[in-house]
Amino acid sequence: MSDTFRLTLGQLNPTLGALSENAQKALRAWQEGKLAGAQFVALPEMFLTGYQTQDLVMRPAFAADAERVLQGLARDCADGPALGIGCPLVQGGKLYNSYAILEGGAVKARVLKHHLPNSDVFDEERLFTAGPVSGPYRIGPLRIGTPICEDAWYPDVAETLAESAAEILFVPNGSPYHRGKHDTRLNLMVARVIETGLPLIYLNMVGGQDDQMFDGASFALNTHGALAMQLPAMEEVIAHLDLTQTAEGWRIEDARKDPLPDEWEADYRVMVESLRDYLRKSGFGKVLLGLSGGIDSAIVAAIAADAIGPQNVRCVMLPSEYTSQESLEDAEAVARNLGCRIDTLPITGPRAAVTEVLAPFFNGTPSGIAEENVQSRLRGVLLMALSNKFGEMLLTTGNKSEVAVGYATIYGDMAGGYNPIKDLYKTRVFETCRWRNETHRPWMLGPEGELIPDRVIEKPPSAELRADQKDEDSLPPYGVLDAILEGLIDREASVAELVADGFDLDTVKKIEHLIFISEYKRFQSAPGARLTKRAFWLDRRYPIVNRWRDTSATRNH
Ligand SMILES: Nc1ncnc2c1ncn2[C@@H]1O[C@H](COP(=O)(O)OP(=O)(O)OC[C@H]2O[C@@H]([n+]3cccc(C(=O)O)c3)[C@H](O)[C@@H]2O)[C@@H](O)[C@H]1O
Ligand SMILES: Nc1ncnc2c1ncn2[C@@H]1O[C@H](COP(=O)(O)OP(=O)(O)OP(=O)(O)O)[C@@H](O)[C@H]1O
Ligand SMILES: NC(=O)CC[C@H](N)C(=O)O
Repeated sequence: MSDTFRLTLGQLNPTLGALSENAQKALRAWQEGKLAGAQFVALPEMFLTGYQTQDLVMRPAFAADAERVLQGLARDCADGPALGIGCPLVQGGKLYNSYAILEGGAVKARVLKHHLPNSDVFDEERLFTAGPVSGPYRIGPLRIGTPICEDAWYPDVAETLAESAAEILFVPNGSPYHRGKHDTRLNLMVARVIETGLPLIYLNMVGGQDDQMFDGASFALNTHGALAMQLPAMEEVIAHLDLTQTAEGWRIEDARKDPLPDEWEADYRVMVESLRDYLRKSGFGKVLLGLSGGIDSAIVAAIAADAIGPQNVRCVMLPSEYTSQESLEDAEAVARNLGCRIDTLPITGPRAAVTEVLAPFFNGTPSGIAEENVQSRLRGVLLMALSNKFGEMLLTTGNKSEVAVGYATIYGDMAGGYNPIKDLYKTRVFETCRWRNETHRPWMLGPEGELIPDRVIEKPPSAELRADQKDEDSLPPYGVLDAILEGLIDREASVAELVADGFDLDTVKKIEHLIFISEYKRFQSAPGARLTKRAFWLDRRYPIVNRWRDTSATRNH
């Protein structure tokens, strides 16, 4: 009779630092696996601590606490299936990223991560010691090899495990989303399957942590790369997988195959789930934002309504003498369509008071940016007063194009705790509004239908800080601006390359300059959902003081 093996996968959402809570969640998954007759219940990389821990994991007291909770968990799940869970390990004075196999009340095996990721958002060489390649471990009839996340991005660990008689590869991950990431993972894992001839199970974490979204979408591949299971993206799931021993080795029986979202849906959902988790994990149930009648605050309001429900989102219109009737109507319409409360707090009175106090100093000077920005800062003052009073976190609304060139007022419209669209270029904001108007999904807590009127999407963007102001007075049209930004930021292209692509030299140089001189603003800006491999935080770490400029298109040699 051939052997069979049931594996329960916990594609679950831990909270960083909530060690006991995460252990309890692991225990509930284990109980569910036990009831379903599993031999092994597995959780993702660093599930016990949450991920990414960054420097917190280097605190000796933190790693020791994680070990204490792990030992307690081992005792709690003594009687039943083995439990696999990612956690740190301190051994011989060194810190490892490890995967523990708990069985019979104790830690039965410990796999050490060998390849430490050290690019984009990862800094694991700073945090951990690279372990030697750990051998396979046996659970019941099955010898399992476990490359931990980055270990499976290279051939060597899987190859060594296959040579050490592993019969399947089980890969626990803490793999954060960026656009197109799932295809990258799938291609790499298919390569490991082809190279080793072993089936592979890829288990990813789910949930938001600061700017990163772990998007789940775990999957299983049989030999030759055939898909045996696909779990949904961005949802917590406990799934059971059955494996059968055949003459050709172990085979994963066909299991659920959930559809995955396209690029627009994935980005939108990341913005929604990141905000939802950021609020929940930091103890907020409500938000507020300044709703101007423009497109950026409209999409942020929609994301917030979808994340925590319209009844928990306060929209505030703060009109000045430059606010058009159209903006008042558009803000009203967006709030009404979403089902959110809208309050109106005119800033004309406070602005007159500030103007009067400054008059002895400003008299005789031309009116300009200083006067304009007072309006933006007064909005920040009033919104933060409401935030303090009612415990609503203030959302800030700058899109990636504005954040890139510093087109925002520091301590003004930049005030706020989280920015859902920080990594979304303005041209994508337009498309995302259209997409949301046409789409509704069960995970969206906001209503369906045309939430953002065409007029909001189509009018020329304006900060309305002076009469007849338009963004295009200061910046190139967003189509051109975003193409240049995508070159300079996302591709690290040189000025010469962009000019060779047909962009005007003076425009590219101006944008390059704006990016460099606004680094100080980004350093002081709120975090926001990461959608690309060049989001503004850990992906891109530039000096604040920087006098270098790219002369590749202007020098003679
Ligand atoms: N390197 C550096 N390190 C640290 N601080 C630095 C600095 N350089 C300037 N600063 C400081 O920053 C100040 C200049 O920055 P800031 O005060 O933001 O002013 P600024 O960047 O000059 O003006 C804000 C711009 O954002 C536009 N905008 C677009 C969209 C919306 C809104 C809105 O407000 O709703 C505004 C607005 O039209 C204007 O063009 C300087 O006065 C100085 O205090
Ligand atoms: N009249 C206003 N009432 C409420 N909030 C405002 C108002 N004007 C600006 N804000 C806030 O400041 C942010 C920056 O606004 P602004 O309109 O100046 O530029 P924007 O980038 O075009 O944004 P939007 O498309 O939302 O208008 C807005 O998204 C909004 O949160
Ligand atoms: N946690 C990890 O090792 C993740 C690294 C891997 N390159 C990923 O992003 O999926």
